[in-house]
Amino acid sequence: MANRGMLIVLSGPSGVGKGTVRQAMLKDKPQDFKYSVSMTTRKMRPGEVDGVDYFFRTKAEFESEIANDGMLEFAKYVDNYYGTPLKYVNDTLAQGVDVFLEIEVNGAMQVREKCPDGVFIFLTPPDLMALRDRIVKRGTDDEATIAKRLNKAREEIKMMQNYDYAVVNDKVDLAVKRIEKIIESEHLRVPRVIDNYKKMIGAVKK
Ligand SMILES: Nc1ncnc2c1ncn2[C@@H]1O[C@H](COP(=O)(O)OP(=O)(O)OP(=O)(O)O)[C@@H](O)[C@H]1O
Ligand SMILES: Nc1nc2c(ncn2[C@@H]2O[C@H](COP(=O)(O)O)[C@@H](O)[C@H]2O)c(=O)[nH]1
Repeated sequence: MANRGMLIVLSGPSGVGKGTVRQAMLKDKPQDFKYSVSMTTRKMRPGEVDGVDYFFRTKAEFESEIANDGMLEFAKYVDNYYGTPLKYVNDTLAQGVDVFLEIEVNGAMQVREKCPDGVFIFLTPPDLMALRDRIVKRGTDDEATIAKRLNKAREEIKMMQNYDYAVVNDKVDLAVKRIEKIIESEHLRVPRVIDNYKKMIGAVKK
């Protein structure tokens, strides 16, 4: 049986660069982990693809998934639901493959409760002006939404204390290297390694 994969959770304010960093990591080392595509009720942005960027669903469809225990976690963020489908995460971890979640802070805390052995990383902007600049330049949100997202960002940054690591995204390539180092070290943590040896020893005994 394969060793169980590791759950990696990346949070951080909207626009800090989570998606950009994750895509750069996958480009660098495509075999290292699988990205868990989230479900959302928000409108599709130009260029986004259903099933790749998100599973875009109606509110009723999303609520039915919740009622059927289909979500690992979910949260409301700026008037929409966002959540992680449970089955993909479970199946992928069981195959021994690491899974990468890119989710906001309330959802991350639900995952922390359910999967305390996950690795929780908070991506921070160099400062709030840089964050605003990135959201504006991305060009996906109107002024009102940008204001809501920046307000949320202040609350979210306070939640950093609940994470294992804080990584500043000043430059994408540097942030990528920092996160890759964290993941590499986490794989070497004794409790994780011991778990795998226990399985090996158990298998020999039989
Ligand atoms: N280190 C960086 N320096 C400058 N710009 C950056 C950096 N990282 C990302 N960006 C830019 O910031 C914008 C927001 O990035 P991205 O969409 O990856 O953020 P996000 O955290 O995934 O946002 P959301 O949570 O809203 O999905 C993009 O236009 C991206 O190119
Ligand atoms: N709790 C969850 N949060 C999620 C999930 N997928 C994305 N997100 C976060 O929502 C905000 C807004 O995203 P946007 O695509 O509308 O800009 C951002 O912080 C995402 O990280 C999820 O499955 N669960």
